[in-house]
Amino acid sequence: MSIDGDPRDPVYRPGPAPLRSHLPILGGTLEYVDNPLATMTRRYRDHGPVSELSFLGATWTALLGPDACQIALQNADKAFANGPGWGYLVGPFFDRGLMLLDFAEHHHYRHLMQEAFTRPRLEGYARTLAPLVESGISGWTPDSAFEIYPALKSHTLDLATEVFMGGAEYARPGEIERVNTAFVDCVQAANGYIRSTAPLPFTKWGRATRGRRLLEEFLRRHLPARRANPGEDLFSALCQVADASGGIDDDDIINQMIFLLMAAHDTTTSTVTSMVYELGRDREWQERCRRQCLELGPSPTLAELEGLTDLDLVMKEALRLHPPVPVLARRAVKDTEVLGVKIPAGRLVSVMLLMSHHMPEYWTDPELFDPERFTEGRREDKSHRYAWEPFGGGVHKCLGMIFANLESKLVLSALLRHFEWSVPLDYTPPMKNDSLPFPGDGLPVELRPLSPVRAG
Ligand code: HEM
Repeated sequence: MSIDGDPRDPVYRPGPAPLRSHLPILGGTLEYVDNPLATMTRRYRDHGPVSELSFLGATWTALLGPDACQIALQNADKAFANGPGWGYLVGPFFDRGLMLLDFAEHHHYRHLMQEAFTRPRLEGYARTLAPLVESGISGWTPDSAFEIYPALKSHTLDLATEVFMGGAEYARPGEIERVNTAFVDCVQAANGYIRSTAPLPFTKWGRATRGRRLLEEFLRRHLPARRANPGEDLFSALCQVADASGGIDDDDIINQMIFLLMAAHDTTTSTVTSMVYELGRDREWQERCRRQCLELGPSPTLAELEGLTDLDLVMKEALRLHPPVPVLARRAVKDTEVLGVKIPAGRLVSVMLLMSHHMPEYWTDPELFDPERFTEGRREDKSHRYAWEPFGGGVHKCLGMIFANLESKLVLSALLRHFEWSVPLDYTPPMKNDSLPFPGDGLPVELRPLSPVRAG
């Protein structure tokens, strides 16, 4: 593609496209919330890989397709920053979280925080999680319309209390419930339409401001205990890493903890929900994954989870079809250009990776659930370096990728060992896209116990 654009190219047009929205404040937002993939595909068809849009009260430059996304994610000339990009969406609630730091400061913190995700630590997290997943999931009551999404969301929040915070032994009565609500409020605020520095209590922004304060207070009170009696949890790991390096103070341990909770929770819930949905439609793949899982005991180790090759293919395919983070935020910190289109300093930029996952240029029959496309013989994800980017790319690539992998597989393997499930083939969940995508109807599945003979 030439810098000036090739007029014969049916897709690419040089220069910023005109704003499409008729309603300058909410137009692009409503269109996106209604159907993100259709909106992106239409935009790409009409305006090419780089165009302007109006979203959540601001003008953004949208980047579509792996070529455009790659330029922002690789960020070779350091023109794009995360803090002022994500900061616009998630506001002060995830202040100083690793994803919102940039350049030298980000490099420094990332280096330190990697220590909390080493293999021995991940093995410890698997040890903590396995029995909790087993006892949580095996207690579910089968139902012909079991709403799997809220059940998974509440289960992963319980898991987070243990594996992130090291349990709630010092919590006051009812406090964990309040902490959970506070945390959910912070996540929900990411797309609150009404923003204010003096937040009104009844807005998402207002609830999240209160939530953030409560989370800080809770973590600060628990910090000395985690430091004095470290366990195999992330909070203890961060305290140890911080103390050993001297490079993170207590305020920043708390900032990183709040961010990690946010980064991990909805994304993992969404991944597991998509896997359940796709396996509920494709019973052959469900059976294939179950066969591997039944060979494991109730507390699989990290290595055993990594050996679940069929579940691995399913997870990759679910993340392709339904990436939990469909769009990443950036802001240009200097005048720059992407594929020949100028982007002024200060402009918000949305890296719309969802569309890359559905482009027929890179995937055979992209709307089909076909986990085999990730097998060695096919490796369609290699069709372009940025064709499959559910965990992002470049220096901000997800730090919790292996953690997410182990938790998702633990939950799925427990489900497969205890239950069978199905969803009608003609059922598509009504997705809510005003924060990270989730099924508005809770995704009802027909959940049946696995016969005791099979469950062993
Ligand atoms: C399947 C689940 C997950 C998905 C799809 C996911 C996706 C992502 C994406 C797309 C980014 C890059 C954001 C950007 O470039 O702006 C990211 C960053 C990050 N994620 Fe995840 N994530 C998941 C689970 C987790 C978990 C479980 C944790 C922690 C335990 C975690 C921790 C992080 C951190 C710390 C960053 C920031 C990295 C940096 O800026 O250097 N994520 N994640």
